Amino acid sequence: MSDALVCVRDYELRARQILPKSVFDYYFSGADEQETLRDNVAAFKRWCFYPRVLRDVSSVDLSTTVLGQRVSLPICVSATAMQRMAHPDGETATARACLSSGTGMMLSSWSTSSIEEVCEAAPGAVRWLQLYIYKDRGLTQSLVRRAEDAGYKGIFVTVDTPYLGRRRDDVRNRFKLPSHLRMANFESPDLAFSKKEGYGEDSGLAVYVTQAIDATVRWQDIGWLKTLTKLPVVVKGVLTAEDAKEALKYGVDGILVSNHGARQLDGVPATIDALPEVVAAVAGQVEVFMDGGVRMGSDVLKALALGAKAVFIGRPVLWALACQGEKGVSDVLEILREELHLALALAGCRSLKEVNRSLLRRPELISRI
Ligand SMILES: Cc1cc2nc3c(=O)[nH]c(=O)nc-3n(C[C@H](O)[C@H](O)[C@H](O)COP(=O)(O)O)c2cc1C
Ligand SMILES: CCCCCCC(=O)C(=O)O
Repeated sequence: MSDALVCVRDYELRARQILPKSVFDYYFSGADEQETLRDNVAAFKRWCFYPRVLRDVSSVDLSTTVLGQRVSLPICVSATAMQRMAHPDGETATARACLSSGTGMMLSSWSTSSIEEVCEAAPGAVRWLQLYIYKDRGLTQSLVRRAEDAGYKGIFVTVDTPYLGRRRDDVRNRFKLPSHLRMANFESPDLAFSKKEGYGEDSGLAVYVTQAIDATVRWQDIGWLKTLTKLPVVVKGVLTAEDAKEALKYGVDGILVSNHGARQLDGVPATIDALPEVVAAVAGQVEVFMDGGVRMGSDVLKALALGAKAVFIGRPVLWALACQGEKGVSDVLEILREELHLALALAGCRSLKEVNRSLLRRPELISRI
């Protein structure tokens, strides 16, 4: 059998063979029983296409804009921490691949390449910074300033992580950042394993998050963040119409429907299922994006049909980096581009403007009507 890498799943299987077990487990894991982890992928299959035919699809345009920036396809890269565990070039390889594919990259503030290194590696690329609100507001503000100075085009503030979700394999593996790597945007924190209050042990990451991240954060703090910068601010981690409406009240420029790759509260809906109610609540006032479980071009088409302006991918980039560094990430983006192009043509759409809700139905819901 050929060992060619032809789809995202091939990269995942290869990455599992290549990466040290504790690193693969950290990247792969969801929280607790991983119910939502499975559902993020499975939920896409519950939506069926109802394609149109005979529409001259000899030419298909995949380009769009994200927060005012032109991208050649509606698939951008989400923030994933510590990419140098997957490949020595880490986030700089991802940035170069995004630049050559004409798409945007969200850099985790817990990256192993700094805000400035990523800028130097791919000048001119569309980059956004993912931000947490730290107990230390001076630190939070300095990250925003550094992103502005380095030409980043927006801030994605993660709102689903007052504490880190419990990923059991990280506890079992006593996971920690390998000693030759550092959190490049900060003085390296001590990520040692710690004894938990009350029972057992906790991953060094979870302990660090508890120490550093401000669990008192409220919607007013998004208002504060908006006063710090003229860059667009997107809230990352909204799953309900109620929170989408709060976000609008505080003047956000976009909403990323996300459950953090199912790594925070287990038992929340798959993001593709949460997307329609957020899109309805937002009613076109700001751009809505989604991430979680996107593994194929047809998944992207489903998300766009349900109202996402673009999707973001997390783990597929880590698998690609592990397999082939920058080339791997470029190839995965090209595979997804080709799959999306074909899906659009087979659905009878010549551009993203022609994609709408009428393309999709839920057969099990229809049969009950
Ligand atoms: C290994 C890993 C690290 C992540 N690190 C961050 C992070 O630093 N900040 C953040 O906001 N989200 C983080 N996320 C969540 C992603 O930004 C994204 O929401 C998620 O991976 C999308 O799901 P997918 O992996 O199924 O594509 C991480 C996810 C993974 C898998
Ligand atoms: C000390 C850094 C904690 C990294 C956690 C990154 C993250 O969000 C994740 O899901 O993992």
